[in-house]
Amino acid sequence: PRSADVQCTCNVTIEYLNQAGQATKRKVIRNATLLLGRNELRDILLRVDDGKLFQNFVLREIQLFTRFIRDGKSCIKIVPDNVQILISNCPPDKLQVLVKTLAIKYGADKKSSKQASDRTRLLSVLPKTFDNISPVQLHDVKRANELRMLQNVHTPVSTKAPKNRMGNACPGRQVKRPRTTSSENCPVHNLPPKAILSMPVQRKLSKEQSHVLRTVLCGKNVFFTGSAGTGKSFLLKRIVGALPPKSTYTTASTGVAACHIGGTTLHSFAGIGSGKAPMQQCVELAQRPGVLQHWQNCKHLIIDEISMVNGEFFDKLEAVARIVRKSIEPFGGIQLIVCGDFLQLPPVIRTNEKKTFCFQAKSWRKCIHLNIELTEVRRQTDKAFIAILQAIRIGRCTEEVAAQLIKTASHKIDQDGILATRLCTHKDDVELTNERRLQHLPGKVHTFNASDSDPMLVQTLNAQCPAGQTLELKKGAQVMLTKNLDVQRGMVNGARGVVLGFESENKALPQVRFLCGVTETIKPERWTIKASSGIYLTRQQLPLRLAWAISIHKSQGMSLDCVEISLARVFESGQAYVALSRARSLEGLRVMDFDPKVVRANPDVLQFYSRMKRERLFMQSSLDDYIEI
Ligand SMILES: Nc1ncnc2c1ncn2[C@@H]1O[C@H](COP(=O)(O)OP(=O)(O)OP(=O)(O)O)[C@@H](O)[C@H]1O
Ligand SMILES: [Mg+2]
Repeated sequence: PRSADVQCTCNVTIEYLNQAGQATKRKVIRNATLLLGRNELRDILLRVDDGKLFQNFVLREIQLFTRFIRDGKSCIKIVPDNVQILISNCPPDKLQVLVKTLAIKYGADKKSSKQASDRTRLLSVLPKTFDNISPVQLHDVKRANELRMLQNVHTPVSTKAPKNRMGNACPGRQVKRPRTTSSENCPVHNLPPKAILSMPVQRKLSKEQSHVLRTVLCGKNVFFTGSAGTGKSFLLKRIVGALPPKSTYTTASTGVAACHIGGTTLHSFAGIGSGKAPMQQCVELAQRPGVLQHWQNCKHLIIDEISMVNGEFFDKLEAVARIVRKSIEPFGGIQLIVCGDFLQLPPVIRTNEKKTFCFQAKSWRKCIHLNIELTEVRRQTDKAFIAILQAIRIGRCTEEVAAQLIKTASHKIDQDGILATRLCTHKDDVELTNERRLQHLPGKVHTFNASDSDPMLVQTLNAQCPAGQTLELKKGAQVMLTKNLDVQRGMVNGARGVVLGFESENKALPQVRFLCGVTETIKPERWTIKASSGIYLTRQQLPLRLAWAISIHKSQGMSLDCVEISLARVFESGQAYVALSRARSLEGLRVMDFDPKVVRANPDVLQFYSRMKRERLFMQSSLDDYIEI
């Protein structure tokens, strides 16, 4: 990161503690700026600036609490001064850079010859200075990790969290440097190994993605759209990381889509059920304790997969927002950041219900300031395949396109015992296929039960977590990863593999060979989801699911390595496009029974998109005229 990045704006509470660890004095600063620097003796400094005055803290011996960085919270305890600095409501990506920089620089400084001795400090007559800390270099990371390894052998890890003024443990776990103690007191085999330190690697946003991020950070209400795989959800995650967490609510139309971006469903945020009740009743529902808080705290509402949100529901939300927030502004003044592709799946409705898209909602135009289209497809790289998908998206299936897709029926995409995943139009087909295929495999069933933080809320977890409560596997089972484990090595959400066997130790974890060539023992992972009441639920389970088949509706938003599609029972416009666009390449795709008739784009949506394009061109040309004048 550039040094400008090692700073963030957040709420800060400075607590001065007594010997018993209780706060005797507290100072709360809202919208403080935190900045890392170095003084004239090369000590690391943390500057807390409230806009008028600043205070520098020397970080010579600290404990760092990092568990809730994704929630924008952290805590730095300055041991010799008995002071702790509690950070909250910080944009998570910024906080991560600040905390990691601090952890690495601090780790690398330890016992460094460059560190001033106590004598030098006492005798120093140098004027006091503050220089912004320099970006983390590879050698800092290396040195910090070498010292960490040494400590792994010599020191225990304290798991005690610091106490705040209420005597409650701070929201964090100590993960960084404990003070040195005698190795006799701490048998090496009891020590949890310390994680290797590294700087977060963020993949670069494209020019058009950066433009959207900037527009969002300017406070505009934005709808951004684009074909499947243009990185809409990827960008949404970055937007979430750049906004203050206390007032940002991340949602999506379906549980699966919500999980991709680490949020909840729009319905559970809103708390008005299906929204079909009369207005007064919806308002009462939204004013229930727990729900009202969301509506009042929310300043930025993020919605992914907007194509599946019903327009009438959107209008209801808009009206409820105004009433509950006592505001006459559209959506009660909440900034909307909405994305999706209306040419993918439409809202799921009951029979007799009217289907309306969100862009047909009465309040859509006054709520959305800007429509932006992402045009660069990132999921696929093959230009010919991208062109086929673009044609399918708008319902144009020429003979040539049809011929190309029919040809895929003979594709041999099964490799190394990894079979293609079948995308099904109907849910019952999926369950039946997976159950039957597993049953037919010889060998012992290995059952893995999830460990949930609240077993009473299993249904919520099942609905929002990509990992099921029980997972049954056998040797030879076709599986798919449900979490990004290592993006660099191709171990990403949707990566396909086959179970080679099980470890012989007591947990008998599965060994999986993936299409990307990696073979790995898969260990349980943890998912944290926010329930509608605002509490956090966690599930620990293997990040795997059976992958002989999945439904097209559940596949929306995913990227898949090898897919087989049967489109005979397609029942929605956009459904064939969603299925086909999951594949990363034409070689990884097999369409069993392609019939151009199943390719349908909704005419209203097509009209909406062409109007959007016209308006953009009009705006562009008037801008060009203006520049010429
Ligand atoms: N700037 C980027 N750098 C690297 N990879 C990217 C970038 N943007 C997107 N990707 C990758 O492209 C793929 C598709 O992205 P993503 O799933 O966000 O697309 P999407 O527009 O949400 O698609 P869908 O409409 O199907 O939900 C993902 O594997 C994602 O990691
Ligand atoms: Mg997406």
